[in-house]
Amino acid sequence: MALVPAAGRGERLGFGMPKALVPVLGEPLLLHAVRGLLDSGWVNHVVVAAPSGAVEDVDAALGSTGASVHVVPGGAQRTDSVRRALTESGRVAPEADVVLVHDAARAFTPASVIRAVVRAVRSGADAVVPVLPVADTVKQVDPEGRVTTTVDRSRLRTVQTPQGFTPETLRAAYAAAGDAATDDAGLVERIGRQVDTVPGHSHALKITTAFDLAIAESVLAASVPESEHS
Ligand SMILES: Nc1ccn([C@@H]2O[C@H](COP(=O)(O)OP(=O)(O)OP(=O)(O)O)[C@@H](O)[C@H]2O)c(=O)n1
Ligand SMILES: C[C@](O)(CO)[C@H](O)COP(=O)(O)O
Repeated sequence: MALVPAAGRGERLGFGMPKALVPVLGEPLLLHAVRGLLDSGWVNHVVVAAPSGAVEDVDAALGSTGASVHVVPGGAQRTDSVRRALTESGRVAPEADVVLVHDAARAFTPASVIRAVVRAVRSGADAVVPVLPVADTVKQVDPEGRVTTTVDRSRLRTVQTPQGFTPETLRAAYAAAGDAATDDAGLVERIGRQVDTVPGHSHALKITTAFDLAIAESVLAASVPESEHS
């Protein structure tokens, strides 16, 4: 079972429409994301959180998947959208043993990453996130932008999606959630549960700006094998 928060406005992408519906190589970004989950072979049900004013458009955009895909209205923050999808998932697939939460904006995540996350949860983890090492030097700055320190990057990781959870873990995290978090695993950390990692992939980049979209389109057009870009 996968939850796909897709209710963002896409302001930084700047297409004047919900990012989920922006066409990439002729198909909405969200359709690429949902098809990627289904084609991994390890996801049978998907609940999408759509922009509240675009539920019908999103439903229509996903019609061609012909699978168990449900659309609910999202909320103001990503956390609100995931919460609504999580509630719906209990109705759609109460028997699910793993819940993935996957950004529509990470539409080109390789199947190998999706499978690795599911496999790790099925092997006993409560929560799993795909991660990449940090390539740049990282500095902390004060409010005026002056460098205060250079951070040791050797133990830092950037975090992608899908993030995988046992249903009980994700429900407990959301039941306890106060302030919104920037990712779902952050809510699991707050309830004191362990979050494990698997290797992420450069193709799982979050399409945030027009530059990211251009990169995704060129990678897709070139169809570079995923093993060459990890
Ligand atoms: N209220 C929100 C905000 C975000 N998202 C989803 O969370 C993911 C990560 O968000 P991001 O990529 O930053 O998308 P936007 O919020 O659309 O970006 P922006 O800030 O540029 O508007 C996206 O799939 C987005 O659709 C969501 O479901 N509900
Ligand atoms: C969930 C996420 O994609 C993990 O990197 C990220 O935290 C989403 O951040 P956003 O600021 O809500 O786009």
